[in-house]
Amino acid sequence: MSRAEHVILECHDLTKRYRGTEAVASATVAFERGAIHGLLGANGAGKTTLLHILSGQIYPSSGKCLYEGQPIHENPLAMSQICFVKSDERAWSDYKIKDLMTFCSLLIPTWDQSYAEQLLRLFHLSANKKYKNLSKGMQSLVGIVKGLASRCPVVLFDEPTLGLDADMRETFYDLLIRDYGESQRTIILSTHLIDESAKLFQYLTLLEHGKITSHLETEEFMKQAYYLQGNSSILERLMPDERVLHHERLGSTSIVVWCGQLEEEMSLRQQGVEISPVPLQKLFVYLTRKNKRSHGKEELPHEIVS
Ligand SMILES: Nc1ncnc2c1ncn2[C@@H]1O[C@H](COP(=O)(O)OP(=O)(O)OP(=O)(O)O)[C@@H](O)[C@H]1O
Repeated sequence: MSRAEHVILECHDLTKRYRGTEAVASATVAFERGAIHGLLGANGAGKTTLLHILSGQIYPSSGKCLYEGQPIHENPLAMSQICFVKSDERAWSDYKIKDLMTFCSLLIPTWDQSYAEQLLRLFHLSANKKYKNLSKGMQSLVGIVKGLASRCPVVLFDEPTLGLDADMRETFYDLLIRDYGESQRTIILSTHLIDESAKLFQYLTLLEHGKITSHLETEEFMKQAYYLQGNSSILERLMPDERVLHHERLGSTSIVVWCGQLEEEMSLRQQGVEISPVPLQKLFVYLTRKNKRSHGKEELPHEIVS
C-alpha cells in the first residue's frame, strides 16, 4: 500500500498560538486510513485545538494540514467529509434537536436521517427539546448522533462521553465498534477515560504541551513500559535509573515501572521477578509524568515506599 493510500489526514509542523500560549507546537503526525485513533493528552495539552484545526474550523498559525494530500482549509471536499463532534456545541444552544438534525442533513452529504432517528429513540432524546435544556450527558448523546449518523469518512470526536453514565458509555463504544466494522471509517477520538476506551483504538497519539510525543499502533505503544514485581533487594539493584518511571515498595516486595528495553529480562525472570504489561491509563500517567520531570515540572512524588 502506498503512503497516500495508507494516510488520510496529516499535519506537518503545525503550530497554533494564542496570545501567550502555544496550544499546538510544531505537531507532525499522519493518521492512518480506516482506523480508530485515540488522542490522549493531559488537560490543556492541545487536543481540542488540534481537532479544531484538523476539521478546518480554525486556522493554524503556521504549518500544513492535509486531507487526502490536499490542504484542509477552504477545501469543500474536506469540509463535507470530515465531521467534527465538539465536546461543547455552544452554537446549538437555542435549537431543538429536530432542527439540529435538519441542519446536519443539509450540511452533511452522507447524512443518514433514518439512523439518526433510530439513535434518538435509542437514547430517549425527544426531538422537540432544546439543546440548552438537555443535561450534559444528553448533549453528549446528541453529538454522538451527529458523529455516527454523519456516515462521514472521517469523524473527529472530542471527549464524546462527557457526562455519560457507564451504561451509555458502553452503548456508545458498542455502536462505534459496530459502525466501524461496517464502514471502516477513520475515527479520531480524544478522551480522558483511557482504560475503558482502550479496546477501541488501533493507534494511539500522545500530545504533550502541544507536541506529538508518540503516534504508534496500540500494541507498540503498550510495549513502552512494563511492571516488574519481585523481591525488593533484586529490583532495587536496577535503581537509580531514568528508565524507572515509578517505584512502589511494600515490605520486601517492590513494583517497578520500567520504560524501554530491558536487557536483564531473562535474568530477572530467573530470579522470580514477574514482568507484566502496564494498563494504558497508568502508562499514560507515567509517561506524561516522565516528560514533566524532564521539563522540570514534576510536582507529585513518583516513588511510594511503605
Ligand atoms: N481560544 C483560545 N484562546 C486562548 N487560549 C486558548 C484558546 N483555546 C485553547 N487555548 C489554550 O490552549 C491550550 C490547549 O487547550 P486545548 O483546549 O486544546 O487543550 P485540551 O488538550 O483539549 O484540554 P482538556 O483536556 O482540558 O480539554 C490551553 O492552554 C488553553 O488554555
